[in-house]
Amino acid sequence: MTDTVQWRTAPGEPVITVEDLGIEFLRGRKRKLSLREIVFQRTTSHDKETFWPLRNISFEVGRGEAVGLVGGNGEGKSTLLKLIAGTLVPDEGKATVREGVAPLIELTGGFIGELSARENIYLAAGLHGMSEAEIDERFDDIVEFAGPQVRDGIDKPFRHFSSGMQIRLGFSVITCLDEPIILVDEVLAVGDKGFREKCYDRMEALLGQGRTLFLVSHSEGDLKRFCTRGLYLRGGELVADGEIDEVVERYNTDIMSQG
Ligand SMILES: Nc1ncnc2c1ncn2[C@@H]1O[C@H](COP(=O)(O)OP(=O)(O)OP(=O)(O)O)[C@@H](O)[C@H]1O
Repeated sequence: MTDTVQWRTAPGEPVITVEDLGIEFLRGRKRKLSLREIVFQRTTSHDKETFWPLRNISFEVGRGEAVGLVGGNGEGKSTLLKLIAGTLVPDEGKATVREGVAPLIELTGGFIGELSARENIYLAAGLHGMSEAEIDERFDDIVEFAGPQVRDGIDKPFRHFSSGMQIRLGFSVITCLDEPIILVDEVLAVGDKGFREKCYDRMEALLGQGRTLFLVSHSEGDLKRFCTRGLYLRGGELVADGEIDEVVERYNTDIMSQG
């Protein structure tokens, strides 16, 4: 894998600065509306009920840091990654991201189901600033890394891919980009063992190039293998920011006591 990353920041300058970040979501309806409510009362108090999955979140990430994001289900990890990737806009505070971001947040990698895998590769890489000639050059590597099932289905609509094939293609494309920041949300769990090993090697190579990694995972092994620093989200707040082993231990203690 060649190192073609182009940096905008100077060494030592933070690549991400998050200041008092918060986002408010509409809570889903708690129950089905009755026919009477639908007919006579078009909006109900349930429609406007909101909550803050994240609030008052502040931290900085330096170039080349590998950060593991931990927290129980629904504690805002994916939401934070989306705020960093810029696919969600905060209601309070801000996230300043000084380098390009390659996100693999949704299982489908943001790919379009109706387009073929081939078309999605050109679209995704093009959106990250690669020219057609550059994509042509990397195309075979991307497909080879994704594996034979993906290669055989390269001209099939992406929506016909199994979830494992989708993740293979998504991970391959995202990690072939030249973006200095990589966001990976719980995708390693989906691939089979052989593919996971390839992903681990690739992540090690990316970190070796000095890229910055944000990893969301419920696997303690993966977090400790790749990350040196941990951020722990609970109840909408950042309750711990420190050395990965300590943060994971604190998280484990909390979840064991909650049951
Ligand atoms: N677009 C949305 N509108 C309303 N609520 C949302 C939206 N997206 C997420 N949520 C809610 O926000 C909260 C945080 O969700 P998020 O997906 O960030 O959690 P998570 O920590 O990544 O969870 P998991 O570990 O289960 O993947 C959850 O309560 C979720 O149901």
